[in-house]
Amino acid sequence: MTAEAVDTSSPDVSDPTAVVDDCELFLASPTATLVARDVIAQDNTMPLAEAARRGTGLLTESAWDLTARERACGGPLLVGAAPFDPGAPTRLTVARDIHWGPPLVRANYAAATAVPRAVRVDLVPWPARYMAGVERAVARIAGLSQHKVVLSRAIDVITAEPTRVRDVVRSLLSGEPDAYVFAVPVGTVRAGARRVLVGASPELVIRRIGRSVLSNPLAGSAPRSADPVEDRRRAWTLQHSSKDLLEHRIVVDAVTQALRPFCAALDVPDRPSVIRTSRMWHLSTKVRGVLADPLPNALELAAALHPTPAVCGWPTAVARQVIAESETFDRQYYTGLTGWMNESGDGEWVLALRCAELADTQLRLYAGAGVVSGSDPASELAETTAKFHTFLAAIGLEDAVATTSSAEVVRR
Ligand SMILES: C=C(O[C@H]1C=CC=C(C(=O)O)[C@@H]1O)C(=O)O
Repeated sequence: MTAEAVDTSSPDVSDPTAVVDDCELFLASPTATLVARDVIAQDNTMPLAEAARRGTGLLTESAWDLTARERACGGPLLVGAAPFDPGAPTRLTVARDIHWGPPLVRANYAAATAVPRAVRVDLVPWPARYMAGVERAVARIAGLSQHKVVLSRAIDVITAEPTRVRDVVRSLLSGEPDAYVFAVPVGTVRAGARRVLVGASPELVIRRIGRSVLSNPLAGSAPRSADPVEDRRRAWTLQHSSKDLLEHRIVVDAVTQALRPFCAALDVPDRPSVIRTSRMWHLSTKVRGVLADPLPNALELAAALHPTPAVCGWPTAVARQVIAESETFDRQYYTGLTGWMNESGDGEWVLALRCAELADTQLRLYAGAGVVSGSDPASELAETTAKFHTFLAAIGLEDAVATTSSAEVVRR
């Protein structure tokens, strides 16, 4: 038998960001770059737990259709997005044309200059109403030291011309050296235009490679300052803030509890470290584990963890109820998961944070903050404002939107 000669080089993708507008997943992580294109199969009906059970089966069924070259390049790959609500359908795609590359040199990318002009900006809800929601949540959990609720808000932007996903992705890459920069289609609007979730997430929910798992919960945050002395002071204060350490501990405990049944060994540092994005300081813990048999796949692990208290709260049922009562919009894919899984069950799923949904001339940006007993509504509002700035900067609207004012919101 003669072995088939296989060209194992990835398909020609010299700049992966060039194909972002028509791919099924773009994910630039600190360790690799992934572009997945060319749909073989799609399913938009299964909640996350069912998708996790059937995910590897979907891949195996699709594998027959692939050429040797496609297989050698990493296909087939399951990619997609799961919404915040784990009971709502997950959007899964099996893609055949896979490009894996090294981490992108982000200094090679520049902030987009030709960004479409905003013709309308709306804050959802008005800041005063957001703060009232925080106040009610604080009253609800007053004195309950293990309770937490993440409350979010949105900004709707209408632009004069459609926003190109690749421009936003390049801007995010240039501004966020360490983030998971992602773009994933989540549906279509009239005339077939794609709805795409685009963002620069700092948070890894799960990476499974063989028996090794890593989860990197973040919780407890402070906005960065342009003054380096003040910036360091804020990082120090965050690391010593009992409110933020509690908020963080709640998330780490929940992640540990969810992973423990799957692991033969689990390493959980006693104290968080502090990490930075361009706009925020975050408390961060890297939870590492070695999986026991039978090996769960990456989506099964993601389903066991989602939604963590980093995006929902604790206890989960109470937090979900407060979110449903307080938030004035449906989060859809914001605070959900996006990522990939291969036939062996390896994969990587990140939280959809610091993101927006783009559809033609419409954008909806999202940001949230963790509320615990004793949280101050004005500080939580300021935290969400700082988080919005990651994306506002990427679309050139940082100076144009007064995110905390309930007066005129577009400064022309
Ligand atoms: C909900 C968001 O952030 C979460 C992730 C990191 C830190 C958070 C915090 O400190 O509140 C949030 O839990 C968001 O960015 O919209």
